[in-house]
Amino acid sequence: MSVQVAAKWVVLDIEGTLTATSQVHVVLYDYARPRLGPWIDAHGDDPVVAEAVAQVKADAGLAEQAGTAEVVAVLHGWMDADRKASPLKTLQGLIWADGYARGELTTDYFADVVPALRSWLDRGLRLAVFSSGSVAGQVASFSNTTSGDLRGLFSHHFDTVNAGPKRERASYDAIAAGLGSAPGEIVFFSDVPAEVDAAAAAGWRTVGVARAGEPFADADFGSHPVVSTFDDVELGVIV
Ligand SMILES: CSCCC(=O)C(=O)COP(=O)(O)O
Ligand SMILES: [Mg+2]
Repeated sequence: MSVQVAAKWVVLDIEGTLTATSQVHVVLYDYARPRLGPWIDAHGDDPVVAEAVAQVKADAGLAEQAGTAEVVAVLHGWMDADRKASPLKTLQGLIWADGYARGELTTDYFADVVPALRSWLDRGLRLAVFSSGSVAGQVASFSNTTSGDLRGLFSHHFDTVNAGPKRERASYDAIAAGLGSAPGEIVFFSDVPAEVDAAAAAGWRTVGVARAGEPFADADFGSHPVVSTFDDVELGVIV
């Protein structure tokens, strides 16, 4: 059944919405896992890395003088538990950006995604991303895809650092302010019910994405409209 919604802005989750969860949990996590320690040791003078490492130690209750191996053990544990902790996402994003720049990583989207995004843009909608993946990781992931360089499709990128946690209403308030848009003019697509709940609490329009074979395929989205593919979305433009 198709879902009809009108908006000015389309804000998109990545994992489970644009890409298969395996693209993140298998391809990207497996790429980052063995590179975290070497990256931390090679970039200890980078303030972004130093801040992320300090945050990991603080969050995990490690001593300030803890070594890289202890920090990496925490990071691996968070990855195993799929804990979307900001310092982990920061470090992963740096490693992935390097991997995409080297041509060692390529993003593969669900078949309906790129045609839908292009058609929404053609109709006058504007696109933004809100993902737990860091902005650096997001931008890099759009740079080298099976459909080419898609970075130009998106006007804004938001993550847990510049917006906040995805399950909190305040993050969606901050994004609406960043877009300079009324909340009712923004539609958010996500595979996670708690995320669309938070967006709706902020006054956004929402669409749950329950794709076959994905972890949230059978999730209860309550009163949110739900699609299993973007082919089932009819997006109108608010002028
Ligand atoms: C290249 S961005 C990687 C996405 C990521 O790390 C992640 O955790 C995805 O979470 P999302 O909020 O998009 O479901
Ligand atoms: Mg998701």
